[in-house]
Amino acid sequence: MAIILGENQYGKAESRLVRIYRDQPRHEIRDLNVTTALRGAFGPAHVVGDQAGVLPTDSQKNTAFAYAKSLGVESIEGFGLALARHFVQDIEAVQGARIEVEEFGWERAVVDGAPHDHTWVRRGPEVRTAAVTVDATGEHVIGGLKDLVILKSTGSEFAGFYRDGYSTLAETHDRVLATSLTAQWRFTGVDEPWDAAFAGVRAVLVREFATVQSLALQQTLWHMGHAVLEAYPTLAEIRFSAPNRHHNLVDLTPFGLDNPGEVFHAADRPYGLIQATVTRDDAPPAGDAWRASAGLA
Ligand SMILES: O=c1[nH]c(=O)c2[nH]c(=O)[nH]c2[nH]1
Repeated sequence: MAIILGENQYGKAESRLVRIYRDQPRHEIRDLNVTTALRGAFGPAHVVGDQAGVLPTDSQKNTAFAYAKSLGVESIEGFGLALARHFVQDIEAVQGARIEVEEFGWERAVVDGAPHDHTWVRRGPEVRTAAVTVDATGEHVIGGLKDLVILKSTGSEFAGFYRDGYSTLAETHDRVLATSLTAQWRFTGVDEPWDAAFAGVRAVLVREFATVQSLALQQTLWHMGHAVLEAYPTLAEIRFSAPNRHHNLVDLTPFGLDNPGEVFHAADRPYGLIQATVTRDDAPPAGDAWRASAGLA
């Protein structure tokens, strides 16, 4: 019997990086949260404390800031690819790099009816995401978003479900449907119009949520994923995690009032959590595309 080192990776988590473009009177801003994780020949660092091959997490963080200056941040997917390729190609011990980037949106402030040149207001809780992996399995790019909070006030049903002795839920053919959506889509290529793809996929997701007569959140997610893959041939698959933000109709009969779908209690917990992947049956292998850096699950 021997005790051996298992899977490991290390990097700098959550470098908050803001890149301002100020070479025009109208400035531009990209506001990021960058996480790097390196994998490779790091056994000696763990087992005997030998740092010879270890690129410090501090240097990884510095690289992200330097690249933001010299390369700029055109898209978070492209930025992640540039960093991942650099670590794998230029640092000897590194065999794989995983770069995860979140982008916080800013909207131009409207001042006296006109968009302002250098003032912005944060745009909701929604975050754009990218996860890039470069290693022996290839180069993989996953785009995405999280915390897209979306609600429809009708066009949603939930009925005909299995009942057992513990079932109390009433069937409904008209309810509020709301979620805080996380979606991640895997590109087959590494040379995509990243920003246009993000805007396009997001628009399809919102359109399908709005227009599909929902029989369940599960069915809505299927339609959203199906429509995205139909519209974007360069996507292999899309994964969803969607908390069902229940809006429970309040019983107003004790007050002599009817309530035809007008007053709800927005419960924050517990929530149904619906998760699904929609994929092409001939999708190229994902390799390490989904191997995350937060936790080693
Ligand atoms: O869209 C839904 N899917 C479910 O699986 C479910 N379960 C539940 O209680 N409400 C809902 N709503």
